[in-house]
Amino acid sequence: MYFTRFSAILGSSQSFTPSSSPGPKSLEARGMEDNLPVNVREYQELAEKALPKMYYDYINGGAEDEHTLRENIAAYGRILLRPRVLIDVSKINMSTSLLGYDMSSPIMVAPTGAHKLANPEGEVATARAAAACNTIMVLSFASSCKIEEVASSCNAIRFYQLYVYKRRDVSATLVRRAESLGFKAIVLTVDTPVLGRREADIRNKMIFPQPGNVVDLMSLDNDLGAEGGSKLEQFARETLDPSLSWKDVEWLKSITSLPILLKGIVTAEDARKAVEAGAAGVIVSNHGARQLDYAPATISALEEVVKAVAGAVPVLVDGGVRRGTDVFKALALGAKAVMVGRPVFFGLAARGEAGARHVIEMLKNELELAMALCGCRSVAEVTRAHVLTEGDRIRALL
Ligand SMILES: Cc1cc2nc3c(=O)[nH]c(=O)nc-3n(C[C@H](O)[C@H](O)[C@H](O)COP(=O)(O)O)c2cc1C
Ligand SMILES: CCCCC(=O)C(=O)O
Repeated sequence: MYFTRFSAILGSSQSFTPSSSPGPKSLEARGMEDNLPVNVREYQELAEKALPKMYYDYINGGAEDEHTLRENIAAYGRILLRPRVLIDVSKINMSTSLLGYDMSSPIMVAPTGAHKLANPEGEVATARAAAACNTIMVLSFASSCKIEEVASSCNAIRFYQLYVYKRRDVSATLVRRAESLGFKAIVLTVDTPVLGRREADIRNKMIFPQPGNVVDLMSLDNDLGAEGGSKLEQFARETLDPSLSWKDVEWLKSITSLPILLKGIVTAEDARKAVEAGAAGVIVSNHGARQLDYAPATISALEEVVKAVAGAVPVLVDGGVRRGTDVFKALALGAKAVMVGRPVFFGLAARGEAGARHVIEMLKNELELAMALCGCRSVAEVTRAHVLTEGDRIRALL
């Protein structure tokens, strides 16, 4: 259905050129093929046209007044770049590594649930896109596809995102399955003891398909939605364990030998606790502004967390990354890598695997350009001195 709508938008001749075919690929990589989107915003526009409103609103929306949703993006706009010139930038190396795993750039795929809402291939398509870009995908606990399907879809480094359910056995089973299927780390989401209030989903009476992995492991109330409102909210109320606390990090460590990253930290206090608790990494995230409205924009919280962690473990950030310059700013403020959520989802909705891949490639190309124009030849050369934050400007006035 989505493809039909999409061809109506692009014209039937605009099918994706597989990467194996020579000529057109390089044009596409530079976004110069006729009618292909040239930036994330254009992918978002195509996704909005391609998707039923209920699904687009679910993906795009945030919590309550959507203040944090706007801020996640706006705060990047308030950070300026301080380019250095007359540096030989004929060779740019964007590669980096996380927990010992190499990536072609510091741009990873954030865990987002229910990819079949965007494309019938679901997370299998996203995983292939991430693999083609040599980057790490974090597979959502709420994925449409089963974890085994994604694991066998392509050879890639993958992390597994975990929600802790009231039914601990369900969460534990999936952690063990992830471990045996070769996932390299567990990303424990800590900002969702209960679901945020997403008013578009309430208004649309959002129908949330039961995640592929959960269907066989537990029986859920088939009548979800009978009271009206968001079925996702009812699903979350039925499943998520709101008693989740720091001691459960110990529990998780007792059932897996995989490194554990904590996703959803925005304060120095919690960052320090995460390190004390033995986290292998901290992800500065406000869940794409879908949980607590008026939480800080993640790029504004990043430096506080980086300072608190003091190099003990890598710090990642997600939320609002829409440009290569955003990635550059995050690196300058101390992130090891960024994760992108909605942009990849929009690419998937607009053009399936090819779209998800193109979104990651565009962001990579934009990062490469930002690095060249700032005089940075490697990610290690991107420093705090390359950005000017609001805080810097205020301090300069004092
Ligand atoms: C549609 C959607 C579904 C999401 N599902 C999950 C999820 O299952 N688990 C999770 O930890 N985070 C989830 N997130 C949050 C993302 O991992 C990430 O924090 C966020 O999307 C980053 O912001 P961005 O979309 O502006 O890049 C979801 C976000 C979106 C937009
Ligand atoms: C139980 C929540 C599943 C998906 C999710 O995390 C989101 O929509 O933000």
